[in-house]
Amino acid sequence: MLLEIQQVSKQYKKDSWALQDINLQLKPGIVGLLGPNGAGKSTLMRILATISQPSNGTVSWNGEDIRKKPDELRRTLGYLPQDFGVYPHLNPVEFLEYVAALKGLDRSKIRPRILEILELLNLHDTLKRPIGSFSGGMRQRIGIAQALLNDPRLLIFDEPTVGLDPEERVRFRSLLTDLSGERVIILSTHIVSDIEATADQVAILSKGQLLTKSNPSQLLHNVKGKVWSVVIPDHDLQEARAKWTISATIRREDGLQLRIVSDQPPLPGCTPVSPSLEDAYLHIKTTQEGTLSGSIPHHI
Ligand SMILES: Nc1ncnc2c1ncn2[C@@H]1O[C@H](COP(=O)(O)OP(=O)(O)OP(=O)(O)O)[C@@H](O)[C@H]1O
Repeated sequence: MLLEIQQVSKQYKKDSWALQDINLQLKPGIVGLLGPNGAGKSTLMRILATISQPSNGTVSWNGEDIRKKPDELRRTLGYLPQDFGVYPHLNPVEFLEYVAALKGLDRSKIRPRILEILELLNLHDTLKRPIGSFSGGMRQRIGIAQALLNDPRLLIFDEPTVGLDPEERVRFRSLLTDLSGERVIILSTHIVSDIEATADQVAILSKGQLLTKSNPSQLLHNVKGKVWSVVIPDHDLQEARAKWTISATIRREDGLQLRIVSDQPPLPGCTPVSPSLEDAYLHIKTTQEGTLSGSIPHHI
């Protein structure tokens, strides 16, 4: 099972590239796609889900170009888009039956699968309620449920934890781990902790370009010895923000405790602390964003 993204670029408007020259090879496992708003995550997800087409480059699934043979991939794809919509008057079973029909799944076999997935997502108590009466988190779980209907080998989740409360979040993470194995799972988010707990690979996108693809322990290793804690007076915050990459600020009685990502000790009296994935992400973003070209992809 292999998803190959080769020199993929996407241009929505003249002189502006939402994606530039993305190259990625994804094997079974969970890859977290991390990046700030506007980095190009959803654009990439939509291309992989065959909803949109790249301006340049190719994507292949098990060696087949998905533009030429989209159905090969669609049969085995589960996709939760960022703007997932539901029919509010349908109950979960009716809605999932409707999605199953759109996916061309065998109607006679689908009911047990729907009930199994609703149980898995802790929605089994809501079978008769219209989805319109659901909380944001419950709706999001319906979105996750529809992505799982066809037991997909390629699962694409665009911001899946939006609207989930902390308990639902934890449940979703363990569901992801249960689902991993013989599947390629792509999880797009700008919340680092979402992927810290699940992903075995992390790809970082910024301004349409891939900054890195690595495993979390390598990312942590790269930032080892570069994260510091220091307490400063409240009024120095603005200056500190301008000078340093700050990954956390905590108000204390004696001032503000900052967590600073810096190759050198930023201030006298600072103490080294062990890095988190969030620190590693900020370090890569700040050190590499400055080197991004902002130009058109080089192969054009
Ligand atoms: N349909 C569109 N038409 C024009 N520009 C678009 C379109 N969709 C996205 N863009 C632009 O492409 C760039 C990448 O957007 P995209 O939505 O892929 O980023 P993202 O990383 O998913 O961000 P977010 O986390 O905010 O959803 C942005 O500059 C965005 O404004």
